[in-house]
Amino acid sequence: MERNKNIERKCKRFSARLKSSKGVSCVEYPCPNIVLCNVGQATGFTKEDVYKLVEDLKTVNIQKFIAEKGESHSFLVFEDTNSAAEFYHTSNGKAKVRNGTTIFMNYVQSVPNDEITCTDGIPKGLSILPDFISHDEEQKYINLFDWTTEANLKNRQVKHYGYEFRYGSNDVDLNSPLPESIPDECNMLWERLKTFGFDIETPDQLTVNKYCPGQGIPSHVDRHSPFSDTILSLSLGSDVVMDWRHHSNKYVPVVVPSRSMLVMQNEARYDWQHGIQPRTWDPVIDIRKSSDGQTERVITGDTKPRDTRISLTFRKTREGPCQCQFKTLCDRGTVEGELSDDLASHLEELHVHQVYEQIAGHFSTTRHKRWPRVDEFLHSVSPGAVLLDLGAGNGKNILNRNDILQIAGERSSGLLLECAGHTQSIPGAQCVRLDLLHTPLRDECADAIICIAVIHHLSSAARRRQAVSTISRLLRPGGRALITVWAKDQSKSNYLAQNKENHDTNLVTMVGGLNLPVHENRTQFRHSDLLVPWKLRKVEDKKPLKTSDTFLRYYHVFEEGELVQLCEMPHLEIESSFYEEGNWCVVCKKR
Ligand SMILES: O=C(O)CCC(=O)C(=O)O
Ligand SMILES: [Fe+2]
Repeated sequence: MERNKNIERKCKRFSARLKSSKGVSCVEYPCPNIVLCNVGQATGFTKEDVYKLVEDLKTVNIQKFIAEKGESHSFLVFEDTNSAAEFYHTSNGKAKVRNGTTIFMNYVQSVPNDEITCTDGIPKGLSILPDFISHDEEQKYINLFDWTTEANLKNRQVKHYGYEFRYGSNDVDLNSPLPESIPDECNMLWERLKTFGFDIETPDQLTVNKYCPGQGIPSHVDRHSPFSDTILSLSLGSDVVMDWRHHSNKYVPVVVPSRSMLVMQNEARYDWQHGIQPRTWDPVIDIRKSSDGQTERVITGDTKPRDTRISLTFRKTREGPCQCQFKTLCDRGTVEGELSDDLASHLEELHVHQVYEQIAGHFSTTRHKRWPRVDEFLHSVSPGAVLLDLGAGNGKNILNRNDILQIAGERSSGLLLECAGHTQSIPGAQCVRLDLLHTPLRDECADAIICIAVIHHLSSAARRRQAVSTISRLLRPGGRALITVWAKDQSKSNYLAQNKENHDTNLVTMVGGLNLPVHENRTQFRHSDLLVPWKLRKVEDKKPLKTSDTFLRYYHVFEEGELVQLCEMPHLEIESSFYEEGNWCVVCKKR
């Protein structure tokens, strides 16, 4: 009796907490819906755990389990009140989950709607031909490839035939065909496609992807210029949900069944991105008709486990430029003029922030020395001053001085960790996570600021100007700043390798149709906006590099005088400008 009272008290407390912090209304009378108050997605509680709980309750039928992201409560919908009541009486305050937690529950009036309705139509030019091959044929194709080697991409294993697909530039080198062309066993596929009305150019490049459950492929468009109009994907081993996204924000999740042939042409080929989320399961997708007769895809709360999936992506390499009508994702021409803020921040997210997160550890091992003029500036800061290092990286510019307050601000969490390690023994040094364009710091809080090798990662003049204006805002009147950026002219630096030619030729296409050249490291810059490769070497590992270890960082390299011009602002007085080690530098003072 005492025990039941305790349970009741606990449930009441949970009920009040759920009401006040989550708006969930528990009720005192039995109904088909139950909230599990203390287990949910955030506590690692899964659908399998639910089924374990009700395994022995023969008359209990669950309709749905709903666990919202990040929540430590979850919901159960039973077929009827009797089922719910039986579960409640046998399990409330008694049943335990894997980690020993006792579950407490309450009835609830309603549960959150966990269905998502997608009203956008399937991309034009996308065809999925189910049962394109038989089970026997599927097995033969699976056996055609030897998968004894280990995964060679971060998220999956790949093999190439005809031409190697180069992941750095997302293209092929037509001058270096592979010794193995597409296996002859695939020829019957083109014949069979004819019977479905697809008379296509015979593919000459094949990428075989093997995805274990939990693996996927990031959203992308297969580049226009290296490959022609039709791309095929034959699925083996497992169904999967492929997500299709259009730049107008349309989103369509599509089930791609095993043994199907997917044909991508027209809009689907050129104007949509496709990808597969790295998950061990896929949502069950219902296709329904809405009240006005439109087809809708409903992502239900139900899921289905994935098996290992192998896909054969067939492409035909292109001769001549892409002639498509779909400019946004086309890499045929370049975008001229200033980037929009959206596009610029998207570019920086992909080619600055995400890259630094991936390379932080290795990058930090290559950054120790302070440049002489930076050192000189830092030593000139008076005792008692507040010094901000904006974009501090691994903190190499934080001095071992205990007579000033040094604040290292860095956006990359990986670098911030390196920075925290480096500065922990320095009294008066603090690390904070911040974005140069969104600093939460008060106006005029700093006596001195350094911003070393940061502004060249901003991809529009407006954003670079905004960065300098932030520096001006943060300086107190009379305070000084040192700003440095990479110079386009590297002739007076140690950067250039002797006799190395520049081949900045591989254009990488970004979302929005922007083309950027990939720089050949250690050569003179020929472009102002470009992608600079970073070859990631894990410190402990001396294995040869793979193309997947190359990350591309965006840079805007500065012409002579460009930084001075950028710093010409009403409240800034330029004290000096100079060139050091391949960088343009400005020292300015707040008026
Ligand atoms: O696995 C698939 O079906 C798609 C693969 C893909 O999109 C690609 O390799 O470009
Ligand atoms: Fe693709």
